[in-house]
Amino acid sequence: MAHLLSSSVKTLLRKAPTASFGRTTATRSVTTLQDTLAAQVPEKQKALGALKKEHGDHVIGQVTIDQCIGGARGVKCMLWETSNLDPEEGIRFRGLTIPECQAVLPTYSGKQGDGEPLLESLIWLLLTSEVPTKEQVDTLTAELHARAELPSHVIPLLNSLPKDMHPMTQFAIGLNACQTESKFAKAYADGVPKTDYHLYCLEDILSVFAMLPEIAATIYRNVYFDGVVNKDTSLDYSGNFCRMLGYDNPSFDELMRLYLCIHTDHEGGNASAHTTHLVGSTLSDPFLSYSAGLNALAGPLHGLANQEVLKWIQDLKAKFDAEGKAVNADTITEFAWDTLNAKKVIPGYGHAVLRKTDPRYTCQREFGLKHMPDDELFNVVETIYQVMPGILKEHGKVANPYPNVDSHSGVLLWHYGFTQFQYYTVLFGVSRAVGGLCQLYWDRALGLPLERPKSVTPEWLAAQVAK
Ligand SMILES: CC(=O)SCCNC(=O)CCNC(=O)[C@H](O)C(C)(C)COP(=O)(O)OP(=O)(O)OC[C@H]1O[C@@H](n2cnc3c(N)ncnc32)[C@H](O)[C@@H]1OP(=O)(O)O
Ligand SMILES: O=C([O-])CC(=O)C(=O)O
Repeated sequence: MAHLLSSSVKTLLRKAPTASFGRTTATRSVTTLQDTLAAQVPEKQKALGALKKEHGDHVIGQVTIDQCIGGARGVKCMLWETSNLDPEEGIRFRGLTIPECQAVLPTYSGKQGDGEPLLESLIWLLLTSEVPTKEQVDTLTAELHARAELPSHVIPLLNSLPKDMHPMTQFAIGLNACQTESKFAKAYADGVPKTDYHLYCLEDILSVFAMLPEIAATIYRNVYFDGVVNKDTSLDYSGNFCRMLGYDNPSFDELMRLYLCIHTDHEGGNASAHTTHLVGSTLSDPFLSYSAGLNALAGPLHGLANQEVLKWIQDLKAKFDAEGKAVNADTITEFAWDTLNAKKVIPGYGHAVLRKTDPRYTCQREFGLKHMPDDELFNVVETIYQVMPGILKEHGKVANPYPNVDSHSGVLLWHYGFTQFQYYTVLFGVSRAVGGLCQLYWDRALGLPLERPKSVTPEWLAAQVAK
């Protein structure tokens, strides 16, 4: 049927970047992110416009009552181009799996495949769908460092917050307070034409990426330490962030690079990305949109689950230490059944879309096997992985008995002495900005409208069945 498509629509069928495409791009001359996007926007606007005009009435699905009541699982009704999630395979960022990203995206040393990808390279990939060169990534690192200064009222505001306020609450407040710098909000107030919105949106999203580490680090240093944040802008985004948090260990820098890359994006339907997209669709600026996304991430069924996993493991250890018993497959099984019988969830297990072990879990496990094979908590997580799928299958309710990303992230941080697990979701929040906001750029570039699905009443649903 492809011969029935117009040439504009056919451009959408072009394949996403592949690992080999990535290798060939390494010799490209330096082009800025802004120039790369400027060249892409007209072509993409034309292609999507043609798809809508020529095939807008093409049916792509139907909705059942189950889906309407059940959180819209599987309903295909959102455009998201930066990543796609397959239930069996897991995430692909612009068509690349995590191992492919690790193979082709620029690393800190600059040698391909030598270490974890730089977050800046993932920003470039998600925004442009191109695998950047190290030189391009370096220009982006410099640009982010240059944009990182917080407005003068933000640190005093963060310093004034109660130390026992949850770090995620502080994080959302801190980012909201930076909204005074929004160029998008100012441009809108000044009446710029809607065709230019994406230019100001790009300004804002780069500033949000740049400002988040200092907000996050200030919260960490305030709540748990002396409030002092030291920077090292000779490093990349993640390395500098580690110094701001107070960690100076090359192996921890690599963990942070991996952590920040894998948490960026998980297609559009997850609660934090969807919230960012929804709020952004009202033309709230990127600062406000992503603050809203952070509030969604702060829920225990979503990003906060990584804190809950560590708490679950600590409670497990405390119980069996007190009873003089070892933590092993038997005691973990007992504790898991106690949790399930108390009608609570096992944090870090299950997923709304995935039906296999999350590849983000797998790559963190591989990091652990390489860097901390004898670590006590790493081995507890290994044992949980051996027994939990069987327990959840026997329990019989869970659609996916396998671990998700949150099941592994905490113990890797813990290994390096980063034990303040109430804070962990803030790290997730630094990363998720990248997925949510790279897509928000394209939302504005493609002129996507206000999101406003139709709700229905229970009476209306019953009437459909009666018909
Ligand atoms: C970054 C992320 O957001 S990844 C997810 C992080 N969240 C967690 O790890 C929390 C634990 N997991 C869960 O609560 C769920 O698996 C979710 C929220 C992730 C997905 O929810 P759903 O798509 O509704 O899952 P599913 O269809 O399997 O749910 C069916 C039933 O199994 C239960 N269930 C699902 N996962 C679990 C679990 N890990 N432990 C116990 N019960 C579970 C659900 O609560 C539901 O029970 P109910 O029928 O009494 O309401
Ligand atoms: O996809 C989801 O619903 C949850 C998730 O794993 C994420 O947002 O990273």
